[in-house]
Amino acid sequence: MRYVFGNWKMNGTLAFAEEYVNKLLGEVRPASVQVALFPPFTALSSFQYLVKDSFLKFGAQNMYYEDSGAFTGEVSPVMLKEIGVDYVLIGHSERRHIFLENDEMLMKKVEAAHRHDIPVVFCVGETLEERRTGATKDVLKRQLILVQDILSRGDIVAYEPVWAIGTGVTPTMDEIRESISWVKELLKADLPVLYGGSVNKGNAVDISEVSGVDGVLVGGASLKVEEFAIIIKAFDQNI
Ligand SMILES: O=C[C@H](O)COP(=O)(O)O
Repeated sequence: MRYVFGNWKMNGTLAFAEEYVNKLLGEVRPASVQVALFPPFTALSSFQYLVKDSFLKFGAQNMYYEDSGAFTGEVSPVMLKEIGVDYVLIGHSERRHIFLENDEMLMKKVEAAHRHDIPVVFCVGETLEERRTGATKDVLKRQLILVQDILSRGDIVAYEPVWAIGTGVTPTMDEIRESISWVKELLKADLPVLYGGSVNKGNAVDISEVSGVDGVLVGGASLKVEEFAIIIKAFDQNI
């Protein structure tokens, strides 16, 4: 099984979601790829109806680790469970770097998701400075150290070098293979590891052929339904 996941980030109204999902369901019928979308919270609860009885899965881009309480602006695992999410993204680089979520907080989020049986897509990745100074392996190790024992069957890890996110620049295929194989070495369980960072219809086939890559987490290109469909097909064909 391979995975093509689309993270819409802070994009996509309810009307957009409805039109998009209908188009995607008409466009692709993946045989060996699991497809999931991660819309913003305002569109998320409508996904339980939009994707009903289809191959399409859906997840949240973030959540807090308490079940309820005085945490203005946050959404809890209980709330996500209620709408039937298939996954929650934890530790996306935008959460780490813009919202300053640290490794301890991310571990608590993973534990909270597990308490409610919500599989996690845990994101890791180095900055350009860290890559330039040869610190990539150490950074990935540090980002995984608190969760490597608790990530388990059902969970997924996404390797997303920060410098490749939204920049149009991707690592070489060798660099992707090396980092993914390092992440797999660090994990205690045998989990799928996805690549993310400027995946598009032009590079999807090449990335799908890199050994060890179990799928992709697509940002910008997942907002264009035709392009996302091409990426899904690229992974569906290259088993
Ligand atoms: O979650 C997705 C990643 O941040 C990749 O985003 P991108 O495809 O726009 O570079």
